[in-house]
Order: sequence, then structure tokens, then C-alpha cells
Amino acid sequence: MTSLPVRDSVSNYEKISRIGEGTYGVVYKARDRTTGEVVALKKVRMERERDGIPVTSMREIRVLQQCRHPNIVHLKKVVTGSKPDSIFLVFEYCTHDLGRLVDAMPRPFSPSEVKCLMLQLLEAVDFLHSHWIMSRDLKLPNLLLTNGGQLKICDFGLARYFHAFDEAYTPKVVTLWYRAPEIFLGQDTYTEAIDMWAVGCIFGELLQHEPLFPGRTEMEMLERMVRLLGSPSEAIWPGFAKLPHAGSLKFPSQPYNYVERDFPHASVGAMSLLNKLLTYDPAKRLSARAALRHSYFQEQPPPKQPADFPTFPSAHDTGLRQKHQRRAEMEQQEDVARHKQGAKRSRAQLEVEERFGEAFGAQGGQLRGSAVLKRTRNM
Ligand SMILES: Nc1ncnc2c1ncn2[C@@H]1O[C@H](COP(=O)(O)OP(=O)(O)OP(=O)(O)O)[C@@H](O)[C@H]1O
Repeated sequence: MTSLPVRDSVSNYEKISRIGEGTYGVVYKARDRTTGEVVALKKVRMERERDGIPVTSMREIRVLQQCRHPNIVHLKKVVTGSKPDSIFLVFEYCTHDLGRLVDAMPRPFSPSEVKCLMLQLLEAVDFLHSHWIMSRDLKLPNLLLTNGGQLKICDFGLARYFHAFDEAYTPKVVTLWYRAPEIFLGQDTYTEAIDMWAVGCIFGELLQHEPLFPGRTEMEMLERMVRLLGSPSEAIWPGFAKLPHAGSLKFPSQPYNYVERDFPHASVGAMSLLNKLLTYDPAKRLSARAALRHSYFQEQPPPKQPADFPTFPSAHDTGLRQKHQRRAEMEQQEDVARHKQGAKRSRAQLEVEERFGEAFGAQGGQLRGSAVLKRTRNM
């Protein structure tokens, strides 16, 4: 703990309002008393921990200290509270999260706005994947938007480093609505393609202004996928029949893909990109790098420039709408289950798993957009 880069105390911040509460911490809007800068303060939940900072927060700090990218929220500092074991993460403040913003907007984003958001999301995901990081929790509420139209991924509590070889990971990842089919089917050697499925769900949600697969149970999730995309089979997903739960799950028989029917206003490029992201076989699913080169981004209209994005009243400051409340409750249940699972992993396990330097590595260890690692996976 002595290596924590704490140079500040939370008493140097004046809390303005409470803007979010997740499973792993409460988030406040606050002002730096010295500089006047408005920041987001995330209080790390310690009540369930006996031996220091929770694994999820360790992961979040570790990943965020390594990442500097315009579309990834900037962790400015880690500061202490009045009690010796209270820790706060200080982030740049973003006016909206897309979950609440979409729920509060009467109309969907325009096609050029969706394109602008998708470009920024894919840039960030490509950055993470090229640095061997999977988010494992991409969803609309974890995408922040500044008043300057900049999208930023937040919440890296489930993020982890991955390897070029198959390795078993925990199945308790990704909020239900954004979870990839291979996870439901019990594949524990999943890859970063699970993030790309979530990107597909986010894209569908931005296009239709409603969550794409708002299932309440795993089975309902699979049924909703099949209803839109058709039934998975050995022909389109080699190895599907051998997946651990493939035999026990009864898939409805549905031979058609209804993306065109269900997205009547989407362009040809948008439908093609959506289908390529929502590809059942993770080995065939589009990577973030390939998605950035997709013809959708060349089609008319061009993506809106972030600076030209309209501004919206902050959804942080409005009351929660019913729809958002429902989303939050469902996610909360899921996250509690995941937290229990995650808490069972010891700090030592985490160290071995991630094989990644010091928990609170020096600033010099940051990864930047230009320093893309060579990946052996695609060679
Ligand atoms: N930097 C920020 N600026 C503005 N709002 C933020 C910021 N970081 C987080 N928030 C708000 O707080 C909410 C919860 O944050 P976050 O997802 O990081 O917490 P969590 O406890 O990990 O949540 P979850 O239960 O989803 O895992 C976000 O959805 C967003 O509304």
C-alpha cells in the first residue's frame, strides 16, 4: 500500500451531488477546492472486503493507469478519505452516461451522430484489444459522453489482460443484455470477441433507441437472439454443437435473419456492420480494427464531428426514469452475483492471472494510442 501514488486527500474535494451508484462504488460529482475543476469521485466499496482494496477496484486502477486514450475515461488520481481504509478514484467528469441519456431522449440519435459515437467506441475498443485488454463490461451505461461530444468508456472493474493462447476465464462477466452467445453456451475460453458482441448490442440500441436484447433470463436472452438473427448451427458456427451447454439448451427453430425487417430505417452499411458484429461464431465476428474499416463509415451521411454534437441537459441531474430504473435494477442483480464470484479470487490469484507488473505501476508504464503492441494471435 505504501506504493500508492496518493498525493491528495478527499477533503480537498467538495462534493456537489451523487451521480451514480454501482455495485463497486458510489460516484459523486465534486469540485477540486484548489483548482476549481469539476471531477467525478468514485468511492471504492470496502465493506465487503477483509483484506484491503477489492479485486475489481485493483483491476480498474491497474488498467486505467496503463491506458491513455481520448475515448477512455481519465483516472486522474487515487486519494484517501478520512478513514485509513477509504479510497476514492478521481476521474475527469463527463456530463452524461449514454444509458441514461438514451433513456431520457425523446428521439434517437441521428444517423451521423450514431456514426460518430460508433467510431469513437471502436477506436477505444481497438486500443484496448491491441493492448491485450478485454473490457468484459461494455454497455450503454458504461459509455460516458462529454458536452464536447466525446465518448469515453468507463468502469474497468471486470477488465483483464488476455493471452494469445486459449485460457479459461470466469463466465460471470458482461451484463446480461450485452453478453455474447458463447458465454451463455458455457465456453470459458472466450476471447476479446465478447466485447465485439457487446459493441453490436450497443450499435443496435443506438439505432433503434431501445435495448436490443432486454432478456430477464439466460434462456430469454438466447430466444431474443434467435428471433432476430436465426438459430445458430454447426454450419454457421463450427464447434457450436460441442459447446458445454449446446446439448441442454433448446433453441427455437428460426431459419431467417430479420435485421433488415427489424431495422427498417438503417442503411445498407449499418445493417451489414450490425450483422458482422452480431455474428454467432466468435472466430468470424468482426474485430474492432476491421469494423473501423467497414463501408458503413464511408457511406453518407459522414460521421458528425464530436465538436458539432448537440448538448443535452445532464441526465445525472434529472430523476431516474422508470425505464432506467428497471435497467439499473436488473444490472444490480447481475453484478451482485458477479461480485460474489469475483470476491472468491484471492489477490495472489489475480497477480498470477494477470502477470502484469506492479499493482499501482508508475506513470511511465502508460500505454498510449501510438504504442500498439504486435499481436501474435493474428499471425
Ligand atoms: N467520470 C465520470 N463522469 C460522470 N459520471 C460518471 C463517471 N464515472 C461514472 N459515472 C457515473 O456513475 C455510474 C456508475 O459508474 P461505474 O460504472 O464506474 O460504477 P460501478 O460501481 O463500477 O458500476 P457497475 O455496477 O455498473 O459496475 C456510471 O454509469 C455513470 O452514470
